[in-house]
Order: sequence, then C-alpha cells, then structure tokens
Amino acid sequence: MNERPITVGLLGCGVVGSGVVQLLTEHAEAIATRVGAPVRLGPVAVRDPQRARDVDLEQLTDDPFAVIADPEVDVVVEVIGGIEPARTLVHRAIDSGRSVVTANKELIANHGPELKALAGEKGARLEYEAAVAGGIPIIKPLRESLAGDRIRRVLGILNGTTNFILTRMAEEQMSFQDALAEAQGLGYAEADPSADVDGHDAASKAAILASLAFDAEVLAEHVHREGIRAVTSTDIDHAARMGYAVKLLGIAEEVDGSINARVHPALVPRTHPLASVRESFNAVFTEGDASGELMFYGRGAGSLPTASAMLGDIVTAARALRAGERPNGQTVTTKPIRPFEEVDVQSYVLLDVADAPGVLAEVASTFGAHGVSIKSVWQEGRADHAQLLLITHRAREAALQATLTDLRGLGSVRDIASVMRVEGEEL
Ligand SMILES: NC(=O)C1=CN([C@@H]2O[C@H](COP(=O)(O)OP(=O)(O)OC[C@H]3O[C@@H](n4cnc5c(N)ncnc54)[C@H](O)[C@@H]3O)[C@@H](O)[C@H]2O)C=CC1
Ligand SMILES: N[C@@H](CC=O)C(=O)O
Ligand code: NA
Repeated sequence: MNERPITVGLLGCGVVGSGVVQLLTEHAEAIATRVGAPVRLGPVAVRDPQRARDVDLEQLTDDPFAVIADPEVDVVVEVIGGIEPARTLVHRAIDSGRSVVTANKELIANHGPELKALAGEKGARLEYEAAVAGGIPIIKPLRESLAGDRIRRVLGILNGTTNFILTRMAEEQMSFQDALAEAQGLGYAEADPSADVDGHDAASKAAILASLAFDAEVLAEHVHREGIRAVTSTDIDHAARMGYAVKLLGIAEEVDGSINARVHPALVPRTHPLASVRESFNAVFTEGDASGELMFYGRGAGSLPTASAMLGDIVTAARALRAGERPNGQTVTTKPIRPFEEVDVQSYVLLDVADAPGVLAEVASTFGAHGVSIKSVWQEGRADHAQLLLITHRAREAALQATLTDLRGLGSVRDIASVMRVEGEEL
C-alpha cells in the first residue's frame, strides 16, 4: 500500500485515549485495509510527558495546541473531556479544516450546533459515536440506518456508573458509596462523579440523542434532570416486589410537534428489555413508526469499548478524507421544547402514613382532586410504620406536583418518602 498515511493527533491520553492508542496499534493492518491507506498515530498531548505509561508514545507534548497546528495531522481525536480547553481546541482544529473525533458528550450537548455548523462550512467531519453509550453504535444508526424512519421515542440507560451502582444496591445490598468507589476503580466514572450520580452525563447524552432522533437543536440545558442520590434500598426493594427494576433513564420524546427530554430514576417493568440491563452496561431502546422497537445494548463505558467507537469514527473520517467527500449539510429544525411540568408521566409515590381508618380514602381523593388516577396501591406495615405505595396512570407532571403539595398538608401523611417515574409500561 503506497498511499500517504493518514495521521491522527491525540489530545489527552487517559482511560479512553490509551485505549485509542492500543487499538490504533493492534488493529493497524485491518484499519489500513478498511481505509485504503495506513492510519498512524502522530503527536499526542498529555498533561505530564514524563509520566510512565502502559502504551508506547513517540511524539509526546504537553501542548495540545501544538498538536492541532501540526501540518501532518489530518484527524484530531479529543479525549481530554470538559468544556475548556476542549471547545477551543476542537473549534480551531475544525476551523483549520481538520476532522475531529471526540468522546466528549458535554461539549457536543452544549456546543454541538456551533461546531457542526463550522464543520459543514469547512468541509471537515465531526464524529462523536463514543459520546453516547460508549462502545454501542447508536449515533450512526440514528443518523444513517434509521434516517428513513420517524422516531417517536428513545429510552436509554445511558450512564454505566449509575447503572453499576443501582445493580450493586439491588443485588448485593451494597451501599451507594462502596458501589461508586468500585465504579471509579473500574474507570467508568467521570473525573467528577457528580457528573454521573447527579445525571449530568446522562442529560448530555439524552440531549444528543434527542437532537439526532428529531433533527432538532436540543442542548443539555433543555433536559429535565434528576440523579440517583435520593434512591434508597427501600425503594429498590419495594420496586422489586411490585415487579419493577429501578433504572436511571434518559428519555427523549416528540409528542404533538414538541420535544421533551429528561433524565430521572424510573421504575421499569421487569418484562421490559431495559430492566435486564445490569452492571455497567448501557442500552438504547428506540420506538419508530416503521422500525418498531429496537434495542442497542453493550458497554457504555470503559477504555477499549469506548475506544472501539472512536476507531470507527477515525475510519469514517479517514475514508472521507481519501474520497475527498464533504460532510452532508444536514438541516436542523427548531422545535419547541416541552417543560417537564407539561409532560404526561406515570409515577410511583411512597408515603409514610398513619394506619388508621379513612387514610387510604383521604389519600386517594387527594390524587383524584387533581385528576391523577391511581393504577395500583399496596400497603406495607402497620400503625406507626405503615407505608402506602401508589402507582398512578399517566398524568401531567404539574398535576402530580399539586397532589404532592396537598398530601403534605394531610395530618395522616407523615412523609412523602419517595417519588419516582414509571416508564416502559404497556399503556
Ligand atoms: N471513561 C469512559 O468510560 C468514557 C469516557 N468518555 C469521555 O471521554 C473523555 C475522556 O475520558 P477519560 O479518558 O475517562 O478521562 P481521563 O481523565 O482518564 O483522561 C483525560 C486525560 O486528559 C488529560 N488532560 C487534561 N487536560 C489536558 C490538556 N490540557 N492537555 C493534555 N492532556 C490533558 C488528563 O491528564 C487525562 O489523562 C471525556 O469526555 C469522557 O466523558 C466517553 C465515554 C466513556
Ligand atoms: N462516566 C460515564 C462514562 C461514559 O460515558 C458512564 O459511567 O457511563
Ligand atoms: Na456510542
């Protein structure tokens, strides 16, 4: 093969970056065959070039700007994470006509529109398969394979760290803190684990999925977000007894021309395919008019699975370079974003109540007064430790909130111990 090699410049060499180096080296022959030219690793920017590493790096620098300015570099791979300096680096790389492959969901969910527009203008590619659900192919399927369908709804387990924590809490009665520490040790967690447990990471991914599924500009700030800190082992036990698993879901729906995107813990019926997604695995479940229900399942985090998605993007960018293709200028429409209060959701409510005559009727009539219909009720315990577990039918979130306010005012309701959504139930 006498073709000019395509050179990759790497920004950051942590968990994912070292996986990219490993795969570029180990799969070099197959990649060269698939691209039609060798793809070689060029300069690599790291924080500390003196530090000992598992991977072999020849051209090390501590200046990421030198990498994007290197005339040899054709494709820039960004795995530093966070907004700055990643945003400036990616912006400059694209501005100089280079294609960029990134795993940075925060960057795409906050600045994707401006970066995509610049890439279109400069004839560069901006690829980000690793940014959502790590190694699972979902960006290309949504952008290409499903481009002829109309997607109505996307439901996903989009964060490996929180799914790992919830699985350990459910199956091994492990504490939240111990499970988080284990996820950190395995390289799944973000540098600041609050990004995982408070749902920021999943919200970025939900925004990206909503943008692609509905050809719209949905940013992280448009996503209603609740993390898993409030989920207790009592909730998980109750849910299990009622036939549900507790999952942190990212949801994007288009209903009557408006989009709602949200991330929150949810009870998922055990019979739903998402309920069986355990450990650090991710899954994205799509509902399309023509394709029906599809589920994409696999490793959403970890060095090599994430690097595998990036290598696929590097091959895409390298092939486009060889073919002299310009990226397609996709039109993005502006669609209204529906606030969470105006979304119809099914809910699970756990109440600490007095076990006295008339309490259930009082609680039920409070729901009824706001038009929230109750689907099922369980009572646990007696006297001072009585708990009522209620599952509602779909109702406007604002009506549920008004119900909760009134429940707090009832003498018989000691505490609203927990409120979660229910998703994936047959309607
Ligand atoms: N770890 C995972 O499983 C996944 C991570 N991602 C994303 O991939 C990106 C990277 O994540 P990780 O590799 O896990 O993080 P990491 O913290 O292991 O690696 C980031 C590296 O960038 C380096 N760095 C920071 N600032 C730099 C600078 N100015 N110049 C040069 N190097 C710099 C750090 O020293 C660190 O080694 C993030 O955007 C993350 O959200 C996406 C999917 C999965
Ligand atoms: N911290 C993230 C890594 C992948 O995006 C996760 O836990 O899923
Ligand atoms: Na992916």
